[in-house]
Amino acid sequence: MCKNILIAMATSAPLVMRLVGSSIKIANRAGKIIRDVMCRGDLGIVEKGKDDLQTEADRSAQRCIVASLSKLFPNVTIIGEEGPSDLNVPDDWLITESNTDFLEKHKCPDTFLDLKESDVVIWVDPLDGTSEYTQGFLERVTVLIGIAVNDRAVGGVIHQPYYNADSGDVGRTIWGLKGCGTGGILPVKPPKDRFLVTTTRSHSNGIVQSALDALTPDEVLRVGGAGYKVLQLLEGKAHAYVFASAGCKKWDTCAPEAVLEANGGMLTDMLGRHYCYGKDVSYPNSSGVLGTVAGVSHEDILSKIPDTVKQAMDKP
Ligand SMILES: Nc1ncnc2c1ncn2[C@@H]1O[C@H](COP(=O)(O)O)[C@@H](O)[C@H]1OP(=O)(O)O
Ligand SMILES: [Mg+2]
Ligand SMILES: [Mg+2]
Ligand SMILES: [Mg+2]
Repeated sequence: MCKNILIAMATSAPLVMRLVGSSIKIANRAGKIIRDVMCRGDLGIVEKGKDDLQTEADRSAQRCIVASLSKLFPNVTIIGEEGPSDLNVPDDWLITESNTDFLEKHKCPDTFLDLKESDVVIWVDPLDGTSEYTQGFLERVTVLIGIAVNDRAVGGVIHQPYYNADSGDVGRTIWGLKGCGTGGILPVKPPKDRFLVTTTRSHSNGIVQSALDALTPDEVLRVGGAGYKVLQLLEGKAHAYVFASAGCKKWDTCAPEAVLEANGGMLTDMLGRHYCYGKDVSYPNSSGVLGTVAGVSHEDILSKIPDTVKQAMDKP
């Protein structure tokens, strides 16, 4: 398609399509920033709390994402994990283009045709899996940009900056939009003869373990990162993501929830309730995370979670 038509499409497409198309490009740029910080070698680690680190990569990737999104969409509410950022960024961190392949090949779902910027909240996790990043589990690091409308997670991107790290074509970006589908990945169904669960590597406790035990899985995968665990579901490596604890926050689950649900799965708290993602909600996902891939019954898994575990979850 000729360049002028592509530029026109990038500026005139419906808002939700421009949000997803721009987020794909911006997350890619943030991923490059994350790799560059690692290459330079000085991670600039700050301890925000117990088991809770921040690095220069988290800070810089957030500045790139928030500066780019707020310039393109000035009336959208943007909430980033690392708090208010200095938006005065180098020119090459300001991404103005959109992913034209996405805009060209996909039609805006009717439900979003009248969407206004003021209806949208974007939840940004500039680097999900910070502890894996500092410990060298780089494949598990993701950049998460989640788009919420009317309190619900409806779209988003999960960018994996170290996917295929040994190839010349490092990184991949998975997008999802409710009513439109997913892209950037060819989802694989999990095996029929085994039941596989993915959960936290570094934030476990007795309650987390009793939820896992009650499901009697054939195997438990313990890996860091909310984005990475949802990718494992889409790759057929696990049937369910089970984390019966507080710890994750809205920016950890908004994009993963939207991507998983755009693909026919479901992501809720441990009581089966969807989290709300409006601009005034509290950040913690205090009643845990339960994600299931398309074809796996969310209800069945919920029914096996003991009442003691459900009672231990805080109110959302
Ligand atoms: N107790 C916690 N403190 C801080 N962040 C947490 C905590 N539990 C979970 N998270 C966030 O949720 C993600 C998924 O959790 P887990 O790896 O335990 O499954 C983590 O990578 C981290 O995101 P982030 O790395 O962006 O700070
Ligand atoms: Mg963090
Ligand atoms: Mg996170
Ligand atoms: Mg983070």
